[in-house]
Amino acid sequence: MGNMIETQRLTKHFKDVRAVDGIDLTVARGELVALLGPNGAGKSTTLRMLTTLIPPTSGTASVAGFDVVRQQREVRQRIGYIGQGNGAGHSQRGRDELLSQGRAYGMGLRQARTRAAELIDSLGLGDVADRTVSTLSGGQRRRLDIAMGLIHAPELLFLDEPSTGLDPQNRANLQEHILRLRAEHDTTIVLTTHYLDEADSMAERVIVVDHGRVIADDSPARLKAEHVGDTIRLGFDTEHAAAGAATVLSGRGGSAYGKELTIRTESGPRQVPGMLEDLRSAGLPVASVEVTRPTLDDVFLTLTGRSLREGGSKTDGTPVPELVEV
Ligand SMILES: Nc1ncnc2c1ncn2[C@@H]1O[C@H](COP(=O)(O)OP(=O)(O)OP(=O)(O)O)[C@@H](O)[C@H]1O
Repeated sequence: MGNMIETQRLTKHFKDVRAVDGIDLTVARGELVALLGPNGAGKSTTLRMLTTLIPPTSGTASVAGFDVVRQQREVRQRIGYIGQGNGAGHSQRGRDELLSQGRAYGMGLRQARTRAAELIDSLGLGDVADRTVSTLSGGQRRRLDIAMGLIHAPELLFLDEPSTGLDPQNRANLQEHILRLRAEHDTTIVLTTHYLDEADSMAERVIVVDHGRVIADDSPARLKAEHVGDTIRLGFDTEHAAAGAATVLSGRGGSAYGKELTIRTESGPRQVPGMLEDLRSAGLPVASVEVTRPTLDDVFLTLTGRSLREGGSKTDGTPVPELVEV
């Protein structure tokens, strides 16, 4: 059936800004992909081209098998797009908003009613769907927005920062709903997020964009293993023992500093038992063991030299000072 999304050298320039600079993307049907990158990386511009809102400067993109420039109508019928801060009006009841949206997509009333009821159920909106939208909480509103984007049963859903502005509890709740929706309705999902843990826990694939280009594209686990790896810290009672351990384990790399030996490896937890055994045979008892696994932020830092911290405190693209070894 082909891929859900395919782009070739997709490019968008705004005057002299290369917002998207030749992106080749492939998203298979059924995938849940997170598009990650700092402010201004080109995520929204990419989504806006894929959703036919703006035309590319050059390159091509097909969505659900249709060209985003020549077959806009076909593309639009097959996608849902939930942008930042758009969505339902305020004075109507949520359920009515959903029905009007369904009608706007050309659905019959009965069909729209059935679909709205299904979505209200899957998104846990049963208790609030018949209230005026303006009385809903932020998290409920966001779920209603998602229902709006799904009313016409799109094959592909774009979510632009779905959980920005929600508190951690509502974020977790929303994530759960998105995952359930996907399981129940078999929807392909592309989401952008600033929350790295969200990308990590939800997405099978993370595509990291920076300066309008794809700089990494893989599963969270493989990105972490390939670009950062685990850190094993072995503590000893004396500096002498640490230096001895460095010699015993020299084949595994690593460096001793004071009473500590630090080793970088792809599979920390699996290597520790063997190391401990080698050290015991050499008469070097280990006092403490710590294995640190990387986060996607570590991956981002390694790839770009910048941090993409949660909460958006450092997302203006300015360089982060060098990390100091402690
Ligand atoms: N309509 C426009 N006119 C001029 N420049 C634009 C326009 N839209 C986006 N840009 C520029 O293109 C670049 C990419 O912007 P884009 O919104 O795609 O980034 P983003 O990755 O979505 O960022 P954010 O995380 O802040 O949403 C930025 O430098 C931005 O200023």
